Amino acid sequence: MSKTIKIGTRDSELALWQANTVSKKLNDLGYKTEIVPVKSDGDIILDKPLYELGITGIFTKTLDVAMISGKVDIAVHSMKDVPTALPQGIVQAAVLQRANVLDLLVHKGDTDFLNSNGTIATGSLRRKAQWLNKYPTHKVEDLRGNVNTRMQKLKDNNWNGAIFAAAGLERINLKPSEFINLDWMIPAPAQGAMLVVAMENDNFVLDAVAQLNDIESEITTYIERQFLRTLEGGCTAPIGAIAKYNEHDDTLHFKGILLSLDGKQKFEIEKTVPINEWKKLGFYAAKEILENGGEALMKELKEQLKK
Ligand SMILES: NCc1[nH]cc(CCC(=O)O)c1CC(=O)O
Repeated sequence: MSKTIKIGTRDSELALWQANTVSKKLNDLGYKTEIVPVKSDGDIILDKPLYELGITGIFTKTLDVAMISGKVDIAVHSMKDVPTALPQGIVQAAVLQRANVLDLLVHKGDTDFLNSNGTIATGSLRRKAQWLNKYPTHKVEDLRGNVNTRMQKLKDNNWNGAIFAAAGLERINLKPSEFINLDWMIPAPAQGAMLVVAMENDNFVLDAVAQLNDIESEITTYIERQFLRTLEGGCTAPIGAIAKYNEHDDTLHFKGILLSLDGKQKFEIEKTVPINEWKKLGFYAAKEILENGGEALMKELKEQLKK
């Protein structure tokens, strides 16, 4: 127990909250820790929509490098920001118990626009496509930056609202009184989950961190990321997925969605299976979409998003 576990994190308030949470849990188990904040390119380049940066993993790459070069022992991420393929040598060490998975719309007190014309803001292709699918007459403006920056930009602009992950706002006490739970919107794969990654040969650290793993969160995020991985092949597309375990009948309920950028085309899938079928659920759900028109849409999306 002598080694101090160095915890790499982005330096946003949310990322630091998440790293501190992992740090405290490790301290409670008797491990010594040290937080090492690292700036990531995703935080520095604020003027371009995320998808124009053309790669997934822009938030996690800097921390991967810090870990491979030995500056940190583990990294704490919002799991939805982590590409489905981890770099060589880096492994998933723990998925912490998942928080609120939903997206929510923060508004300014007046929700009449939901029944007419409105403008909302989001930088996420997934949120934009689902919003336009439901509200085809609305406008969607681009909104980038960390949670605090985005909340400030909402105040500074005359948009009717902006979409956030509930988990992010709740963690840093930024959830305002004026919001609507978007329970119809399918969240990002692994939304609301925190992931700890480590080096695959670092047994001391892997044993320590494994004690933070929540098996139900590990399984549901595995299913959602398998769905994403089977559909995407490396590009950022409007894809949502949510798996839920039902303890009453020992089943898994899965919903997945793939849309065109303008939200006009939508492929949805919903499945309930016994728990012992978890391993391939995401794969089969994605295959079903691909075989029923999703493959052509994915090809189109790859062309549109290629930069
Ligand atoms: N893309 C940024 C990001 N990455 C993780 C969270 C919040 C925590 C989570 O969703 O797990 C957020 C903020 C948001 O989407 O509003």
